[in-house]
Amino acid sequence: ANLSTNIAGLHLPNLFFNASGVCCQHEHELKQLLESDSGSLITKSATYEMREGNPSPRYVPLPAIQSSINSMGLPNEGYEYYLAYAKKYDYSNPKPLFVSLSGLSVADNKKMVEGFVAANLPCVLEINFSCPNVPGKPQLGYDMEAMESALNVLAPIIKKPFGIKLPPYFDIAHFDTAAAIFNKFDNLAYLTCINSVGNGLAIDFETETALIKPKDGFGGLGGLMVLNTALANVNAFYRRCPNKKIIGVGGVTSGKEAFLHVLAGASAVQIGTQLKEEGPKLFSRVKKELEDIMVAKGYKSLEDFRGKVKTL
Ligand SMILES: O=C(O)c1[nH]c(=O)[nH]c(=O)c1Cl
Repeated sequence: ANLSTNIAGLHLPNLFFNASGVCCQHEHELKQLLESDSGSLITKSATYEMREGNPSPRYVPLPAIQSSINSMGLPNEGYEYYLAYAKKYDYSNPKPLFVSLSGLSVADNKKMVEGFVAANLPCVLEINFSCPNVPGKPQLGYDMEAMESALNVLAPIIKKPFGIKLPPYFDIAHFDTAAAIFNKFDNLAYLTCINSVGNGLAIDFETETALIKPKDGFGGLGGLMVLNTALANVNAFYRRCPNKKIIGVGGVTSGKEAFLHVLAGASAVQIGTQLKEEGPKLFSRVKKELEDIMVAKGYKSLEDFRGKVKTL
């Protein structure tokens, strides 16, 4: 079974890679991804300046439901660290490099994008419109006008194919409005759906206390509990944006959920919570699981079933 795929004009030997934020803030973590069976890798969302992020505990797994809650607060080494990494990356490696940028303002995103464009590197830029955990900063992904004006600034500067990381939407009218905006930008080559489901609250039954420290315990939800919201967002934009690819993320713990993401329309699949809990060896497991599913169902490539979810 062939698990290869193409995003933004680049070939991925297999469709799996990390969700931005997991196993990708420091070079030694990115090296682990390079040595793993992933098909690609993406860096932790960068801000213009280095950030410590929110106080801990700021990530807590919810093992009973194979999920997690986080309010990391965009800890990262600052965009110049990731620009330096992208400059020395060996692009003869079969794994293409994706770089995530999450400026705290459009001006910051513009400065970071200009830095990468000036370096003229083969890596793919992904603009994070959906971080739910910076206190006092409403996320761009839920402000349609702000999202469009940010794309009007950034798309022409980037010129090459790029992607955006989106929050989950829960209203058909929002799918329609957002897709109409995205379809205005030809070099917006792909959409990554979904970021964590924002501002959930996990409470410990025994101690009667919130599990994470920042924001009174409010944080982004990830893992199996968001699978069906993720599948809906992948399929909603797959149907509405025929000229764009969709990267599916949310709830992938095994080959089975990856299969469902491709059925919903995903061209690639990212893994966050399960990768955080299991480590990069996960990629060889889920690859094998998806291959076995495809053999059992008689599919030879992802194209044989991508987007082919049936309706009643
Ligand atoms: O708190 C974070 O760093 C964070 N956490 C998330 O769940 N999604 C994001 O995009 C980011 Cl930037």
